[in-house]
Amino acid sequence: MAAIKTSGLTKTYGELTAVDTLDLSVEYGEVFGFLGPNGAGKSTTINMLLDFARPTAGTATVLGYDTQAQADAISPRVGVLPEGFDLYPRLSGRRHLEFAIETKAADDDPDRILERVGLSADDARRPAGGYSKGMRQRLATGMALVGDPDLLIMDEPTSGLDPHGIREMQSLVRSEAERGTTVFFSSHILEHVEAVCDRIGVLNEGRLVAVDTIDGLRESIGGGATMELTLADPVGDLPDIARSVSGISEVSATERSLECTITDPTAKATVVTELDAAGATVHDVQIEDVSLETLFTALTNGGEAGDARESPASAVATESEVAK
Ligand SMILES: Nc1ncnc2c1ncn2[C@@H]1O[C@H](COP(=O)(O)OP(=O)(O)OP(=O)(O)O)[C@@H](O)[C@H]1O
Repeated sequence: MAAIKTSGLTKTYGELTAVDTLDLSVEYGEVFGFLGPNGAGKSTTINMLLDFARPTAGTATVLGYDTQAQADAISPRVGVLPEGFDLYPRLSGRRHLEFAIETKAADDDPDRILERVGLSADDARRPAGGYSKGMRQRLATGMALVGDPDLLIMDEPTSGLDPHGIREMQSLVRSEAERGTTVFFSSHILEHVEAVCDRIGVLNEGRLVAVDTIDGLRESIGGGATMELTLADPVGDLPDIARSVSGISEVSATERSLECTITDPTAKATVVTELDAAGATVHDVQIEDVSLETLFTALTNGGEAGDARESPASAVATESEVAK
């Protein structure tokens, strides 16, 4: 049974179809990245999974329970890091955690949770109103971990974190997964998804346009990785030998190097073996995969909204773009 399963899940707001006949299945124990440009429908999907929004059509189950009919069975087993959560400015971070523990009737040790999310005891004593964005994010993540949930739903969990905080968040997500927690991780920042997720689903304009591992997606859009081989001696007739290898679409040569475009990943080993058999000495091999940016531009048409929805100002972005 899947931890999350949706069938034909649809949400319309007037003329706008925010989520369009979504069929999605997330397995138990998986870290699943839910990726898409701004306005793709990620938060709307999460809201329907949590019964914060009612579907216009279709159904969804979370941990085997129907999201509409059995929402009360779902909420105690799910930890949620919502986008744009509210904190009580005058309450300390620690009090927030204690409150979450009481509300869930859990028996967590607040200090252990603070440590897991990287908030110091001093920080935890301060009113949350004075927290930086990253500290707020850590506290909200800690609150989501209360009660040792079977499923963690995180909407843009790296939002507001500095690079160190992002790495900590990624390792926290992985360690939760190792404890057996299923993690549903929504993001529009490609690198954050790649670093933690087993599989990703790409949502664009409310529709699921791909579900696969990142490697699988790279292959499905035609591979296109390049491989540069540095040779000990002049290339001679080696370009022709490389061209004859199945899975290599193009070969260009300089005096002592070959650059091959790979359409089948298995060609990488074959070409090295073939060159070696022809008497060549390969000094170095460098492989460059299709960039994540290329991948997601291909999947989301650059994030351009093709319908009447308010145009998202930013498409799916790479981290470097976000930093600009
Ligand atoms: N309550 C609402 N009323 C009307 N339109 C809505 C409502 N909630 C969402 N929408 C619209 O539905 C579409 C999907 O929005 P949603 O917030 O789900 O996208 P998202 O992928 O989470 O985007 P982001 O990455 O910017 O958070 C957008 O066009 C949004 O304006």
